[in-house]
Amino acid sequence: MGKAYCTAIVLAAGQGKRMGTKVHKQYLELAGRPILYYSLKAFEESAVIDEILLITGAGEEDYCRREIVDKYKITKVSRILQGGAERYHSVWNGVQELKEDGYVFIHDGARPFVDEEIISRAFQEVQVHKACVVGMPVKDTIKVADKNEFVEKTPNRSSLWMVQTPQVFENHIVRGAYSMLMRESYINVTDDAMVVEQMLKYPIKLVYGSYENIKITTPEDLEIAEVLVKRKK
Ligand SMILES: Nc1ccn([C@@H]2O[C@H](COP(=O)(O)OP(=O)(O)OP(=O)(O)O)[C@@H](O)[C@H]2O)c(=O)n1
Ligand SMILES: C[C@](O)(CO)[C@H](O)COP(=O)(O)O
Repeated sequence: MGKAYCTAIVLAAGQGKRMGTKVHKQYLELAGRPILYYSLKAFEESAVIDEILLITGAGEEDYCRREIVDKYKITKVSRILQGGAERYHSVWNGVQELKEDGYVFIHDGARPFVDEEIISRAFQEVQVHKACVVGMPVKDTIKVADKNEFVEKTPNRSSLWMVQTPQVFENHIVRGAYSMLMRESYINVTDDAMVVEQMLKYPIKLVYGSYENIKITTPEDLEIAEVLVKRKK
């Protein structure tokens, strides 16, 4: 039997408020190319990924098509779709376009350092577990704050992971979970796995990503990315 069909949903419809730049952060240059280019390129070159759905902000479609997809020949991009107000709205807009069968890799376009090793590891795991997320064990001690910013509790660090993307699922699992969310949407959604966890009570397998698979969120992250991108040349 041939390889299962794999779609990457690449999210680039955010406003980058925490970056504080006029240009939305996913379009800021990193070593001469837009940050968004790097994850698109990784999925374009991946032996695992068959199709890319690119989710962008209103009015950004033409720029993405001209200045990134066509310019850098990202041929797997089948459609450029408009995102929504929150990240989960953008994911929903992509999830609705998935084929009936196969797997979906939901990825933040603000994470330029996804690579074939991470993609392949996630693909191996999702074929067994049907739902997995990439991440890494935390390095700092994490504390839960109460409403007055006093320490409420200190979870055991040995069981804590900092979750990244891609977040990878069988299409029908994530579509079903998001359909429920969009009907109820009473949870504070910050990643896709929690939608599957909370809507379907479905177990999510943790998969090793990389400490380099950072999300570019604030200006310091861009400085770190400038160092990391030199390593990859
Ligand atoms: N409505 C949204 C919000 C976010 N994203 C995307 O989801 C990824 C992770 O989101 P985040 O890092 O929070 O990006 P922003 O929402 O742009 O950042 P901020 O919260 O600082 O505005 C990014 O690639 C972002 O473009 C999206 O597609 N649609
Ligand atoms: C999905 C995510 O990248 C996992 O760490 C993160 O939750 C996205 O958060 P953001 O505030 O939308 O960047």
